[in-house]
Amino acid sequence: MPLTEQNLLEAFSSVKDIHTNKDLVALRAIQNLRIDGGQVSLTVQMPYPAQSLHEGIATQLRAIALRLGAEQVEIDFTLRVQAHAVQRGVALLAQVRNIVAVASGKGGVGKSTTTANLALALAQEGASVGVLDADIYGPSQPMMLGIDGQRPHSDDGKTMQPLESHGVQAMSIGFLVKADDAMIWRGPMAVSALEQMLRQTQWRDLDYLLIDMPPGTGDIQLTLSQRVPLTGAVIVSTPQDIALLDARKGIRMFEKVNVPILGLVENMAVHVCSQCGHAEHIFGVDGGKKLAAELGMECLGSLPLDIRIREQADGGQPTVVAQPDSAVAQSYRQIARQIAARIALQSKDYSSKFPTITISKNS
Ligand SMILES: Nc1ncnc2c1ncn2[C@@H]1O[C@H](COP(=O)(O)OP(=O)(O)OP(=O)(O)O)[C@@H](O)[C@H]1O
Repeated sequence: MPLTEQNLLEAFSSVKDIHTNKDLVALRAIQNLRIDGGQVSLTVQMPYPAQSLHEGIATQLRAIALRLGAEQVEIDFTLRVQAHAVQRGVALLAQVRNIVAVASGKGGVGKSTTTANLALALAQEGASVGVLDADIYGPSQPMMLGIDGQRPHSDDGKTMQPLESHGVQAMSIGFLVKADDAMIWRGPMAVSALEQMLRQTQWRDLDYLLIDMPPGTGDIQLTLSQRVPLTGAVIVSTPQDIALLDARKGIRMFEKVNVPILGLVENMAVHVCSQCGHAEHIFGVDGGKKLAAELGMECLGSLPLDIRIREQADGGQPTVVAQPDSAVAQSYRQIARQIAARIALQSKDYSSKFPTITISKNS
């Protein structure tokens, strides 16, 4: 078979992306394909951040090109994350392409720890990422990201600059009000404060903004999920029966306001003894997977109950940063890629391509 663009593309279509389950040609990932004598060069434009997969993809593409007669193959990678559709009638934020709510039906299941690690994992995979800590009952992102006690800076008295930590932009209700004050806010007040915090932060060109939602499924959570332009939601749950029951409520809440659920993260699924390495299912086996299957959604992955996850998050260096090569960090990155890939498969946002139509009462 001669070395032509068409033959190369045909052969490249055998390379599947493991997270979207589509081949690279169908994903329109192969760009700038050039043949110059025996030299082949191309760019792989990924629709979601997946730096840890680049080497594997390049190896497969290179082998194909060499088999077709190329002598030298040059491959580079780029990332293009697009904005995706949100609830009808909710305006997008100019500087943020996709907002993802990380929610739990119940407190204490590890939602904040998961949010921090997933945000850092997305950044490690190459995305531009922000975290908005909307957990008025216990804002813990400043501590987990190691920026406790700092305050955001404002240039104009109206908007705020996000703080930055480990390459991730962050804003927290904990930076702005005393812990006890936010806790007793009534619903409308909390929603209004959180919405202002979201819209008045000068996010800098984000592919993804993760929102650490207040735990539960009350009025505040429901109104936030209606008013914040969400590409999707991720539910965190422990495999405990009661937590799963609450997760179900969370899922229903997002369904009610037409926010797609991207999947379920099962936290504290297995206890691994730090002394002997013995794994024990203290809350029952595969609860998250069973619930996900029952509700027809994806279980994005499971994380063990591991004392290092707690200690590292408490110390301002979540596991993904503290031990990037550990199995736990790899699980977080795998889940992060899975979330981003699911977003990439959702319908795009076209609202920015249309003019805004204003109807005046006087005409
Ligand atoms: N996989 C894990 N292994 C060990 N400890 C964990 C794990 N996930 C979370 N934790 C710990 O459990 C506690 C609760 O976690 P976290 O604050 O993330 O939960 P949350 O659901 O956000 O809680 P809240 O609803 O109060 O905001 C923290 O001390 C955290 O360090």
